[in-house]
Amino acid sequence: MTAEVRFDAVQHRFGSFTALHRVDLTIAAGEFIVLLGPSGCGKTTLLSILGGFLTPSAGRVLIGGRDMTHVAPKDRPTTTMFQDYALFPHMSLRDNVGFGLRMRGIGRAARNARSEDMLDMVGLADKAGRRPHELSGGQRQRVALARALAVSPDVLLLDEPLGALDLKLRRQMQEELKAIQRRVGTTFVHVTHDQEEAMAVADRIVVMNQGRIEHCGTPQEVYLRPANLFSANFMGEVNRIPVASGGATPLGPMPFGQGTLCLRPESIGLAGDLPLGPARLEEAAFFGAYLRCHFRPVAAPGMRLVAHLPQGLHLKVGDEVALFARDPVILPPEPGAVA
Ligand SMILES: Nc1ncnc2c1ncn2[C@@H]1O[C@H](COP(=O)(O)OP(=O)(O)OP(=O)(O)O)[C@@H](O)[C@H]1O
Repeated sequence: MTAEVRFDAVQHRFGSFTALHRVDLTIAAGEFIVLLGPSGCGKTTLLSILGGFLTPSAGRVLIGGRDMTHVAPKDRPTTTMFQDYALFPHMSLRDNVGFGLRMRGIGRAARNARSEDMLDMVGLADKAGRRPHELSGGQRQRVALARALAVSPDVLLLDEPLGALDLKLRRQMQEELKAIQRRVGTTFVHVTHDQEEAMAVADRIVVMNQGRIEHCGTPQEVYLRPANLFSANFMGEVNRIPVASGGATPLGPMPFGQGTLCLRPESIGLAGDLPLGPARLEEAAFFGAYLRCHFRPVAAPGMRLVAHLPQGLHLKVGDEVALFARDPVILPPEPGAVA
């Protein structure tokens, strides 16, 4: 029902192009892991290697401690759920969900009982006799999940499973996916390029870039303590302030070594332990939960700081306020990175 996954020095080349450089990653049994990164970073390649649809150019894949590198997809304890659901239009939901069990020679009565349990789990018990075209997109997605889990895989692979849903439904399905994963305890490996989705569902996020893992950690770790500028930027908006050796910055001296000071918009405010000096409010927009403000520091008018302040502050464009920050992250200089 669940298993540990290990990628051991996995590399993949398509001809002369290296899609995965050298990936070492251990996923605990029962963990919800999200592979996150921009288009082309190698997420699907890594997932395909785990599912057995691609054989890596080098390295090994272990599932539950067993070397699966050269084992065919159908002989692995994995199932894959794709974005397009791939439901059979002419079959009832019960038969769709029971399809994998039928392929394994499970008799009708046991199959139907399992299908109905699975449909119950995804909240569609009363629709077992319906056909896929009678369902909404979100419901079809739930059927695909029920079908993937019906065969009791140790590891479920999800390739952009919510990509076809509108934003509101996506958010709702993320919560359901997470709740179902907790209930079944199966290891989930989920691919997305949406950082909010990653944070909503993951126990740990693997941030990928150009065939490499940039950072792997809990949503809090990758958001609040990014390992590098790529992860900091990819996980959300960040203000970047260059720090020269000796702690010199355009805002005055600061107690940091050379690098880039990264501050999330919600870490900048009118109180905090790191003074940023006076700044002039240039623009403010109401975003419901917060006020999104652009400030020009008096000491560095060429720089712009974005801060999310609590709404209800009576600030006007042109006002000058003393800004402070919390949760500073200082990242070392990187070759080629623009601070
Ligand atoms: N069959 C192939 N032949 C050649 N190059 C490929 C092949 N499949 C993928 N690639 C390349 O390998 C890189 C990684 O592709 P991959 O599909 O893993 O990226 P991804 O992170 O999943 O992107 P997306 O979010 O767009 O699906 C890309 O640069 C892609 O162009």
